[in-house]
Formats: sequence, structure tokens, C-alpha cells
Amino acid sequence: MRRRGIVVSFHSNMVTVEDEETGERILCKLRGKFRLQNLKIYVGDRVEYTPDETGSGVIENVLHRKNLLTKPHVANVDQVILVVTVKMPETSTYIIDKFLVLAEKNELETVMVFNKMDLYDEADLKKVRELEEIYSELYPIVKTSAKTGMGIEELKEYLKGKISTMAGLSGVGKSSLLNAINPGLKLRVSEVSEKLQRGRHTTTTAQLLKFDFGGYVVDTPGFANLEISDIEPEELKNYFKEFGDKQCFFSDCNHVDEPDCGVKEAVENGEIAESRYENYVKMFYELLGRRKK
Ligand SMILES: Nc1nc2c(ncn2[C@@H]2O[C@H](COP(=O)(O)OP(=O)(O)OP(=O)(O)O)[C@@H](O)[C@H]2O)c(=O)[nH]1
Ligand SMILES: [Zn+2]
Repeated sequence: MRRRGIVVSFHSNMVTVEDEETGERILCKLRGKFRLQNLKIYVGDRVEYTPDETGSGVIENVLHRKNLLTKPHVANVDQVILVVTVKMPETSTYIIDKFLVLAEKNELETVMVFNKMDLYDEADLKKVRELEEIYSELYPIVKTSAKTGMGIEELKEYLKGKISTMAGLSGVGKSSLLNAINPGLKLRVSEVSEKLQRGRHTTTTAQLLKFDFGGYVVDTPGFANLEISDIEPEELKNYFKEFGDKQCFFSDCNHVDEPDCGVKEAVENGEIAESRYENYVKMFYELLGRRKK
């Protein structure tokens, strides 16, 4: 009898599948056709498998994959939990917008988390309010403290039943948050610190960690290198979602130096945040500059 499950981790040529109904973990081999037809299988893939008498199983099929992230390779991710701090470290709006572009490019939902709320003084809270003003119409925001537990229950509601990936600069509290959400869950150290510990367990594939309230998180933060170079300059505007409904004279307007630009008008009358537009222009020229090389 075939059953359904989700691939949660890889081992040389076996995968661990978590059964969709029972939650049981079964070590599975791949049918020969995977190798013969060079079919790929990734963590996050939903599969059909046949259990055998010994408690192991065989993967028969990979079901339709809604998306596939790279670095790390994970299939079927639903959302990004973008962790932002205004102090220790400060996340600039440019960095925030780059993460958001990468999430949009990969058709992922984003939940913004403003963490370390317990640390902030009046001046920091003013920065938090400024960020809320820019982003609250675009993405849901949860204000948290991994230290005091503030916002943790609210964040859990977003995580339930979904596959999430954490993102955010090093030190913003991604692993601390997961630990506050579900004690014992361990996010892997970020790539940078992994490089410093050269040679130590160099597992390259990601795993899915399961929340005890349902839902999974990828054990390796996403978009860690903030690489946007595979985006064409003309494509970038699609990833600033508030630009979408603006009318410009040229239908292929890039909202940079074209006349009668609805996006630039919206910036002038305050409908689009200045920082969003400035960061867009900066990224646009960055991408254009790379293409000319
Ligand atoms: N005061 C306070 N400190 C926090 C909070 N969240 C995390 N920290 C501290 O910030 C530091 C970095 O937290 P981590 O959870 O390791 O951050 P990370 O984002 O996982 O960092 P990388 O693994 O480098 O990507 C640690 O010293 C945490 O104790 C918080 O809400 N409040
Ligand atoms: Zn325009």
C-alpha cells in the first residue's frame, strides 16, 4: 500500500520520510528509476512511498513541487520569517528590501519579525515605528523578544502547518526565536560561522525541523548571501509589490528616468515610501552595472 509523506532529511542514498498521517519517520530507498531517469528529490518534497516489513520503505514518486529554493535546496517552502533588529545588529532598509526581493522572486510569503524588542530605548523604538510605517501595509509584522517571550504566541500562529525558512542578518536572533517557539529545536549555525569551524561536520543538505504544534522550519537560514545577481534589472520592479498597480506612460517603465512615471508620482505624494524607491533604484543600477561587465 502506497502512503504519502514528506522528505525531512537526506543520508548518502537514503531519505527520511515523515508519514503524512501518522507522523512516523521511515528511512526510504529510492526506486531505481530515480537514478536511471536522473530524477531529483529534495528535502521538502512530498512523496509516495511503500513501506516494507522491516520498517523501511521505498520512494515511488515525487508529487508536484510548488517551488524549489537553492542554497540550501529545499522544496515546497511556503514562507520566509524575516527577522529584523534595529540594534545589535541594525538591519538597514536596503538589507530588508533585498531579503524581500529574494522572497518575492521565489514566490514566498513573508512575515516580518522585529526582534529584541526588550533591548530598545526611545530612539530605537522610533526606528521601529518608522519601519512599521514603511512595511505594515505590505507584510504582516510581529514584534518579538526571544528573551521575554513577547510575540512568540503570535508568531506560532503564522508557523502552524506551513514550511518556513528563517532569514535575517547574523545575530538578529533567528535560532533564539526558534528556541523560544519550540525549545530544543536547533537551527544550524549560519554559513559564516560554519566556515570558521572548517572541516567540522560539513553536511550540505538542509533538514526540516518539525514544530510540536505542527509545521516545519528549514534548519539552515535562507538567502544568507543576499545574492540578487540572477535577477534581470527589468524584472526587479515585479518584486516591489506596491509598484504593481501604478500607471506609467510607458508600459515597460522601469520607474527610473522615464517621464510620466506613476511610481515616481506615488513616491512624491507619499503613497510609496521613499526608502523603498531609493533601494529599488540602487538595486536596479547594481544589476544593470553587473550586466554591462
Ligand atoms: N536581549 C535579547 N537578546 C537576544 C534576543 N534574541 C537573540 N538575542 C541574543 O542575540 C545573540 C544572537 O542570537 P542568535 O539566536 O544566535 O542569532 P542568529 O540570528 O541565529 O545568528 P546566526 O546564527 O549568526 O545567523 C545571542 O547572544 C542571543 O542571546 C532578544 O529577543 N533579546
Ligand atoms: Zn514608471
